[in-house]
Amino acid sequence: MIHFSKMHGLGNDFMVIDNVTQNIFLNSEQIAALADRNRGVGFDQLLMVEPPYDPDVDFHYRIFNADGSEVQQCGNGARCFGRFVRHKGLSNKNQIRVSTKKGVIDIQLKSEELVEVDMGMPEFEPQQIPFKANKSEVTYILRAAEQTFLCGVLSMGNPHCVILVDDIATAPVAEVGALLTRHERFAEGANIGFLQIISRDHAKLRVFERGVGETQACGTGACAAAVWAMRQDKLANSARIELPGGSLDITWQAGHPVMMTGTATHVFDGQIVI
Ligand SMILES: N[C@H](CCC[C@H](N)C(=O)O)C(=O)O
Repeated sequence: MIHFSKMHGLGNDFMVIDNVTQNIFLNSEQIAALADRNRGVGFDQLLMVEPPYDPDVDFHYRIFNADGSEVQQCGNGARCFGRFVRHKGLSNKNQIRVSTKKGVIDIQLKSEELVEVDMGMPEFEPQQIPFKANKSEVTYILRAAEQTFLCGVLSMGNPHCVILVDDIATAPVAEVGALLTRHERFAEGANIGFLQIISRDHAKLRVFERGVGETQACGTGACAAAVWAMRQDKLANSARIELPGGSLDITWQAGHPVMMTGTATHVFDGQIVI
């Protein structure tokens, strides 16, 4: 029997498992079966909450995409994680430090509604993303299927490729997202963001997520898109990123971590035998 919570961050939805008081092991096929929206629980990502490996952090958390692949970071998941450990009484803190596959993040429960996450420093070095390039650039040229794309490429712990579009409503998210998410220059794949600048402090974004497809929101995608736009002075260093499922406030300046603030929603608790 697996006890879990169903949660979402702006419609990016999660199955969250407390593996502090439970001892659940799931392989990638079982995760993909649970992710199935017709035959399973249905989710974009599975979040496994575990005891800390390091005495300086409160918890470790593992993130799995709907296809069963384990990934390094999830921004909407981090906010839901913070809400979950309070909801379950696993922590009574308002400031929670958690390690993931790639780094440590700090989560601040700001109010009943809002959660702020220090998402760490963006990574621009191609080898660290990873991305095949001779040197680090603000903008790269990607060629695929006889098309040419100008894009920003960076990591928030997970790889992101961001493309500017004139109209988010008609952006070719499914077609170009599927084309680029497995581009041969991304050794570990990439999340593909489509960004429309509205004003100096407001942009719209849609994200084709690695291992999932288009989601209603992507926290690391919002961070990556905002950082790329701020590097080019297309956005001020504090901006609202509006995704189909809702908005996130992102603050960043060079040499500093990315701060992301938004909601995290508990939907229901459940149990399932697998
Ligand atoms: N699909 C992402 C992981 C989830 C990221 C997203 N849900 C977020 O809120 O950051 C990847 O493969 O790197």
